[in-house]
Amino acid sequence: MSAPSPAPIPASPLSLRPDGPVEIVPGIHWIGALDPGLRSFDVIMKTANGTTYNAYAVRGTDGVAVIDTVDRACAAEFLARLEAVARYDEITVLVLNHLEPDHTGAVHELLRRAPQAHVLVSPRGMQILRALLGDEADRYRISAVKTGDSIPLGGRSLRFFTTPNVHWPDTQCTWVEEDGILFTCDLFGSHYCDGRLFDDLVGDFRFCFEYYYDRLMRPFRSFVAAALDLIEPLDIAVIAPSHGPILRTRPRDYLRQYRRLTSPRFADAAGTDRSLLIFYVSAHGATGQMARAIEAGAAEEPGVRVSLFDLEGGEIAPFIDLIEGADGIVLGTPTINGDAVRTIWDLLVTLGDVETRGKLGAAFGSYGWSGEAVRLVEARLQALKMRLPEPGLRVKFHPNEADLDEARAFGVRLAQHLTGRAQPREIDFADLAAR
Ligand SMILES: Cc1cc2nc3c(=O)[nH]c(=O)nc-3n(C[C@H](O)[C@H](O)[C@H](O)COP(=O)(O)O)c2cc1C
Repeated sequence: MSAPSPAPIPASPLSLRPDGPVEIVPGIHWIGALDPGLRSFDVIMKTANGTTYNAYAVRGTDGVAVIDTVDRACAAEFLARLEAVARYDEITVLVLNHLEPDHTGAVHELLRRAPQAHVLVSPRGMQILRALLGDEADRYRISAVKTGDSIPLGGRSLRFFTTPNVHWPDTQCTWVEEDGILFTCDLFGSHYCDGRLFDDLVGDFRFCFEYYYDRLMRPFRSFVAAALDLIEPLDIAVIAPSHGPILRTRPRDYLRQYRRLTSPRFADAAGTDRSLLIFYVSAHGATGQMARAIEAGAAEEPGVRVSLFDLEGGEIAPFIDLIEGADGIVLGTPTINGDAVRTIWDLLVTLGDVETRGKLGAAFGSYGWSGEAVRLVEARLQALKMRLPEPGLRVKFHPNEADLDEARAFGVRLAQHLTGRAQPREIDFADLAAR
């Protein structure tokens, strides 16, 4: 990597761009970078007004801690801001809350200039950091920190909270108790670029905050909820994320907003009924007949609320909230040209946007001769780490009375797997593949 030299921060079309570091409280500065031109992030998100890469410098009487860096393209901007608040030989600690490239693009260069810095990452971050630094890793002092660990800076200390899988395995938060500032990395982030930085000064970024949660955090809902459990007891004055506005106005509101977002929108309020969703597509009605028989069977089980949807009559996006709150998802598709139909694949792809791990899954469908679709759907459900307690149900062409009885019994058993009245059994996928 060629060494970016610290250069004056280039002139920007954004009149609101800060020239240097921005003080959050005396001794703690934002030293990140602005990227107003970014329009697509991580392939999975669009951004209408760019993003910021937020990095921070925390000064104590015994040294300076740098928290995260920036994207490699912005390394010079970051180093220039850092140099305005600290000398390299004052840096005693480099905390990397998350090792994705947009936060570690200046790590090599910073460590070359401040080789004495003690690099602190989460236990899961160690492996990623070693991969990032390669042979250079042995030159530096690197340690893993976990919840409860803290490191003094003199007059201030850094405390760590391991908050894995929000959205990478390595994620953690860093807490400066003396100032009530929580550095949350991607948690509470937004892709919103406004050089005024603070939530009370920037434009209206509420859409970006929720959109960011939706695209990045939602597939890890239960991990986000576990992270909230850890940080909610803190007396937080400022939430300092790694993208977008720094949140200093009623920070508890943002915690509450995340709580709301992590709570399934259509979860059963009373918590009594288990929700089973059946989605199907049917060209000639055979898979539809099976779907209705499965629905009727499942509806016999008390305590299970069964809903049936013909996907030909609906778009997929509106179902996503329902799916997030459901306990079981059953998919029906005929085999067409050796495959499941596209609409079902679209739904299967969309399932990756929410947390499906551990939900009940099952597949069924009519076929004519080869019948691959059910097995393909099951493989995808399994890859989503769903629980498949029943082998999929297939019927050749239109179901007869016996087939419909079997479909009905299939529905009963699926519902009983939700209420706990059926014995769980493991599917032999090798056997399924041979079908
Ligand atoms: C265009 C087309 C392609 C098909 N390709 C296959 C196939 O590759 N393998 C198979 O087992 N059946 C195939 N079938 C047969 C259907 O799976 C069968 O007719 C089934 O009963 C349709 O179910 P449905 O009424 O729910 O649409 C095909 C049917 C059509 C119309």
